[in-house]
Amino acid sequence: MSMAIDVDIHRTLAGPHRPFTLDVRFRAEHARIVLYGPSGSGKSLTLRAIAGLVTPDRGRIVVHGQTWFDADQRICLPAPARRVGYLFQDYALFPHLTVGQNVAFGLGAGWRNPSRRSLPEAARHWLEALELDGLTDRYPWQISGGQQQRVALARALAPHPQLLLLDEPFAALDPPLRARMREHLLALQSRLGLQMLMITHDPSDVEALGEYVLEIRDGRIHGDARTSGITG
Ligand SMILES: Nc1ncnc2c1ncn2[C@@H]1O[C@H](COP(=O)(O)OP(=O)(O)OP(=O)(O)O)[C@@H](O)[C@H]1O
Repeated sequence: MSMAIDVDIHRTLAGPHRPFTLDVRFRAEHARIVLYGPSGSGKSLTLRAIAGLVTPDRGRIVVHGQTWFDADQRICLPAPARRVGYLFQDYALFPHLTVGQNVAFGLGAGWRNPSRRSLPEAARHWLEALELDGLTDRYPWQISGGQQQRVALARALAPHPQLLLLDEPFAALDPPLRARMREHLLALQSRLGLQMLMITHDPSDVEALGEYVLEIRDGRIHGDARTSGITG
């Protein structure tokens, strides 16, 4: 199966002072793709467009040979049909659901209101894989930031996404924890053979996880950040 991600999208947004134009074009086939750029450069918009949460004005998005978006052909796959896992910057865990229920929620329709008692087997599997099995009955506010992130990862991975999208996954963690979580994610990614696309403004993320690095500035891609010397 082709691992290629082909993105060519255009979108103009009205801003408070001047309009922001997103004009992003890239093709990547690597397992670990990092989109690196400063705040306000268009990273989140790009990630959301790939996930189907933002609709571009023009262009196409083709992932693994499947057209997810094509303005000319009027194709726009709804977000759930794109089979991506999305890890939000603040993890977006449900505060009224336990750790186990949060992970079960990722499994979709049948588990939208999972009971505390009978977690599906797949949820148990991911709780174990991320070393959360001792925390199943806790609520998000009863666990640490690093543990919350693992719950969010387990929830995103449970439905077997073909692509994992990560929005600044370490920004909310204490600096000492970041290095450990980067290693954890790297190990998980290679064990699962998962393809991921991460957005970040942190050069340490680029160094630790960037197999293929794209730099974005002011809504445009400026080539491979490694070859242009961004990471020193
Ligand atoms: N819904 C929206 N309406 C109007 N402008 C928007 C909208 N969403 C984002 N923008 C603007 O688009 C630009 C890019 O935003 P985006 O969130 O993609 O940046 P980013 O690189 O992810 O930054 P950060 O790291 O701060 O999240 C910003 O100038 C932002 O103000």
